[in-house]
Amino acid sequence: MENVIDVNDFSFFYGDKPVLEHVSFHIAKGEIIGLLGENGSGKTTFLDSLYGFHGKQEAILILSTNPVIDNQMIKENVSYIQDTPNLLDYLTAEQYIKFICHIEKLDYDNKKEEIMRYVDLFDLSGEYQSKLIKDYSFGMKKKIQIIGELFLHKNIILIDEPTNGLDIGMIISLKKLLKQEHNTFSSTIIISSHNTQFLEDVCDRILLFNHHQIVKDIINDSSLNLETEFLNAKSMESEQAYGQG
Ligand SMILES: Nc1ncnc2c1ncn2[C@@H]1O[C@H](COP(=O)(O)OP(=O)(O)OP(=O)(O)O)[C@@H](O)[C@H]1O
Repeated sequence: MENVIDVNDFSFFYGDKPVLEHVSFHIAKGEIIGLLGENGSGKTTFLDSLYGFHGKQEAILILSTNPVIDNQMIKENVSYIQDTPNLLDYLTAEQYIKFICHIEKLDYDNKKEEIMRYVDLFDLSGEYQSKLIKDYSFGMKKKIQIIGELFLHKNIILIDEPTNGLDIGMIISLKKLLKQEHNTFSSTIIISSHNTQFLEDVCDRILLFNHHQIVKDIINDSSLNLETEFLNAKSMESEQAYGQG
């Protein structure tokens, strides 16, 4: 199957501090991939690199067999839902979504029916047209951020900590929406999360990050228990450290 992401021996440093070292892996079109790892293990840095935040040296994203080194191409093909919603506080959600349509050269009226389905699914109909985003709760902002990217149906969707701030009902809705997006548009989705249940429910594969590297590439089958996988990786790490000491 066609790869949309090819990462070959990728390293990234903040100053002289390594964050990712010699990372290699491949993601096929239409896969849903989870990133799991301890705080500071490099997951966000990795997503940032895929989105081109760290400059052109990371030509690691491949679309139609060409390395993507052009920011415009990234923006056309990739949605990035970052961990903290970065919206426009003095707009209503509707004005914000209209603004996104303007940037993306889409006709809001054509998209409205679909957008309102998302708004209903996320239980925001009461506030969508009337309340300024600055008066939204964190979870409500998160929902608008998710809607503002998903209705664009880009080829690749990067999501950092999607469940932060969402209540259980909204987490269930989000799972449904991501699966629907994947089934309808064959989207490739990469999700970084500490919520192991969410990753088990949604992902085909999970990449386990530790000590600047991907230490395990785990296929999600019915026997998967991510907590156990994580603890096994930790205990192997302790044994190796003990062996070296
Ligand atoms: N702008 C920055 N300047 C310097 N160091 C940074 C910067 N951003 C992140 N780091 C460092 O890079 C490392 C990886 O951070 P990153 O945010 O990628 O981890 P993460 O796996 O996403 O963590 P978490 O699970 O806590 O979100 C950490 O040691 C962090 O302190």
